[in-house]
Amino acid sequence: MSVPSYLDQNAPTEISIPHGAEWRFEVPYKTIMTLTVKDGVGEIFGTELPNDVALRLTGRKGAVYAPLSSGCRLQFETHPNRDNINTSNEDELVHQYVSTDTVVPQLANLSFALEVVRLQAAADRLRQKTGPKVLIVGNSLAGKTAAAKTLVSYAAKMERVPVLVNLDPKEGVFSLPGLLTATAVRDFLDVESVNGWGGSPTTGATPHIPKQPLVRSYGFVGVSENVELYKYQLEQLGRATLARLKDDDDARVGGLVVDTPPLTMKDIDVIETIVLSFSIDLIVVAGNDRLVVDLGRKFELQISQNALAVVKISRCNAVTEIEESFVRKCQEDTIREYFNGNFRTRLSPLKFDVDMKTYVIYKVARLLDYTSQMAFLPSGDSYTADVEGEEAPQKEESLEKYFVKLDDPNSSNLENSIIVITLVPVPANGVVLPLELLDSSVLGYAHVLKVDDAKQKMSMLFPSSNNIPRHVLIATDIGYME
Ligand SMILES: Nc1ncnc2c1ncn2[C@@H]1O[C@H](COP(=O)(O)OP(=O)(O)OP(=O)(O)O)[C@@H](O)[C@H]1O
Repeated sequence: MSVPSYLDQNAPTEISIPHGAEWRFEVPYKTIMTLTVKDGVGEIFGTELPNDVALRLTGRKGAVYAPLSSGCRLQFETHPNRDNINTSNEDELVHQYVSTDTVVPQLANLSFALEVVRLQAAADRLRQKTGPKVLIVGNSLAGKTAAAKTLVSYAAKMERVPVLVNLDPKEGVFSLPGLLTATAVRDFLDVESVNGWGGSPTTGATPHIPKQPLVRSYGFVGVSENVELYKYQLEQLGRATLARLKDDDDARVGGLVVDTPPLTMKDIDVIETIVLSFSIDLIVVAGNDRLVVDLGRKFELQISQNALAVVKISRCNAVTEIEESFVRKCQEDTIREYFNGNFRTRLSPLKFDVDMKTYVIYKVARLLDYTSQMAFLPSGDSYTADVEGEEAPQKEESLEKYFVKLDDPNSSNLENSIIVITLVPVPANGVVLPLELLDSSVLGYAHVLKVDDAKQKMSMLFPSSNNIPRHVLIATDIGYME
């Protein structure tokens, strides 16, 4: 591994990456790096970079890998990012070095093995055999998302259409943070976009095929905030995704790649829910030997029936720590990109003023909220039985476990938040059926800019020219300030 170097700003620098090595970079938000491949082939997480085209990256950690014997020669230069000049806790220097310690060859081998399964699926249309359904798990910063990007990109390069499932709510993948998504990926990823996946369909005309995800709203960035709502929504997404594989032959053959938040054995109920909901047949563990063994024991029966396999890839050692402020900035930029577009395509979302009195507004419930509410219910109530673990009520009947109704919607509980516009019309009697709300599809997401408490009016940005209909709204815990 070469010694990290800090660069002079602005001076164009050439880098030669030997075959099988990667050039790692960390670009702060205060800096824009332009990167041009001059010779050979370079890939960022499986996406091949065009030669002689300057790519613009900011606020990114990543690596260019050289897959061919010709290696890769690239040039980069840096400039101040005037939009982010005041980002705190950062210097403006790019940190970069070449390393031969890379997991890409393991992922390339795995991709070939997955392609064999896809070939079998393609040949077996009659029995509707699906391509591989891969779940990636592991500790924090183990390289799970990088592995998901690489597997998806390699599959797309082989002209497959894998469905990328993002179950990590702190990332907004083709969408906003707080949402769980499943997206058929038909072409290369947009490495210049905020998080290296690509914009959402709202991001307007792009050189990439627009990606239209299936979406379930969770509403928090952390799984522990309401693990019951998280599991409910991922089950729903699993159902919709498997139905999509039935309807779309390309996606059926392409199979699934499921990216997750950091999960270990203490989250086994979540892992189990994912395995069941998405009919997972391969679990890839990023760098955690113990987890490989424990999952092997847990799923012993499925493994003995050849319904499931567990394999390990090395942990990515490139990044060991990411500051909370860096993660938050990435989330904010993802939200900004959703509503306003990016440096290539500017969007002009419309501003709507709505009368809050005519809407019914719920808010996603913290599980803590739920349990504390339950303590005040009279004994004998079915909710109390649930808490005590006796006869559990029907999940879908206990809406309070997932959402709480805002009896007094106001600036303190709504301003600067992202709000879900459901497909459930406001009922005449004001009574919302729990199942209807829980299972409702989503019309869109709006950003609450301002709440006028005196006038009971709310100003919202909505990336569509259609008026915001009088539907039930769900306020998320995702905050954002323009
Ligand atoms: N080979 C690499 N070289 C440089 N940076 C990398 C490399 N692989 C991943 N990274 C960066 O390291 C960070 C963590 O990687 P990644 O997001 O893949 O891990 P993760 O396990 O999904 O993390 P999380 O704990 O957030 O789920 C990201 O910023 C990613 O871009």
